[in-house]
Amino acid sequence: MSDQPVLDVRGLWKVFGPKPERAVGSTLSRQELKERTGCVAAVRDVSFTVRPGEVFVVMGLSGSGKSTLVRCLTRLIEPTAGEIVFDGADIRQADEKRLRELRRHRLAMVFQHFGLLPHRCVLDNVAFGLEIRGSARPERYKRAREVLELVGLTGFENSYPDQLSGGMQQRVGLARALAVDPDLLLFDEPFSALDPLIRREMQNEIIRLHHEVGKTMVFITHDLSEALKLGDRILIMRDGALVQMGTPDEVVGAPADDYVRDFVSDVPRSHVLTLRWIMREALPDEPLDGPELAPDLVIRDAVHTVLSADRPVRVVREGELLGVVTSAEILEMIAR
Ligand SMILES: Nc1ncnc2c1ncn2[C@@H]1O[C@H](COP(=O)(O)OP(=O)(O)OP(=O)(O)O)[C@@H](O)[C@H]1O
Repeated sequence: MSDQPVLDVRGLWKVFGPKPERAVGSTLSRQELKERTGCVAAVRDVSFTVRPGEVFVVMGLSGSGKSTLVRCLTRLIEPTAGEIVFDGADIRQADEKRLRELRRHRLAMVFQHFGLLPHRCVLDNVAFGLEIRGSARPERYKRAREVLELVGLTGFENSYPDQLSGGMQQRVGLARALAVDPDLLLFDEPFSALDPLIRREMQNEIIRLHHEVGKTMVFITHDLSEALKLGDRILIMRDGALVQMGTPDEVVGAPADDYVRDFVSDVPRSHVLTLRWIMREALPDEPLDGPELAPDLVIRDAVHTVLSADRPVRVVREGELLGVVTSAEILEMIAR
């Protein structure tokens, strides 16, 4: 994996209202700013990088600025200040031609409302992005069939969107985004309109597709369990600002403030935290020939090994002993 980020967002602001640029840099709360200037700071001074191949989740309650943020990335909404560096250049500086090129070839978006064309069949919906890009018909149908197979919709090529369930329509939306083979896939609450079972199925689908095609993804959600399930890293927003950014276990194990603590309070810690969080130094007289596990193993998946071992389990990374875990640490975690 290259270290060069796919996306590097620096000091991004989006202010709605009169003379929005005057609100940039303001330290007033969103409420105060609104009262004094009539402006809403939907996104305030947000910076983050997205690494190649990662699923980067942006999470926050309704109104925290997630949708505005993701729409700023492709300039569906014009940011008020900041930089969005993609492929070595600032998207904010891109002219119309370059922006069109980026949107058609490099970035693809999946929305909550699928945005399918009702009078076109599934195959033509999926091929649509390739069509506006100017691909010849045989080529775009070939590619559309490939991605339909990838999302499990082979056999539905000639159906129309209104003949499909919500979950299947979202698969079409996903296939359409994948068809153009983008460098970055952006998801804005894609599963919010789906019922819980279908939603879970689609989350698993994203995980599977991510393994198969390895795309870099930015995924917006208000649902913590979805964020923890999908995210390699999670950015948590409140009132337009970044509150915490970290891996799922960092967010659950070390919440940055009460807002995040509140969010994660119901999460079963042993399902998210890894051995790194409970390991301790070996005592001088402890035997060090027990089983070996990796520090990134989720505690839940280590329970059996640790509880059935008659000696401390060694936590080892690349041959280096980082610590040990015994039944005591496991039981304490579970009891909490
Ligand atoms: N066009 C607009 N004009 C004025 N204010 C806006 C506009 N769009 C969004 N806002 C405000 O910006 C803030 C952030 O909205 P945004 O939709 O980005 O939040 P969100 O986290 O995506 O919430 P939701 O999940 O409900 O869409 C909100 O206070 C919203 O009212």
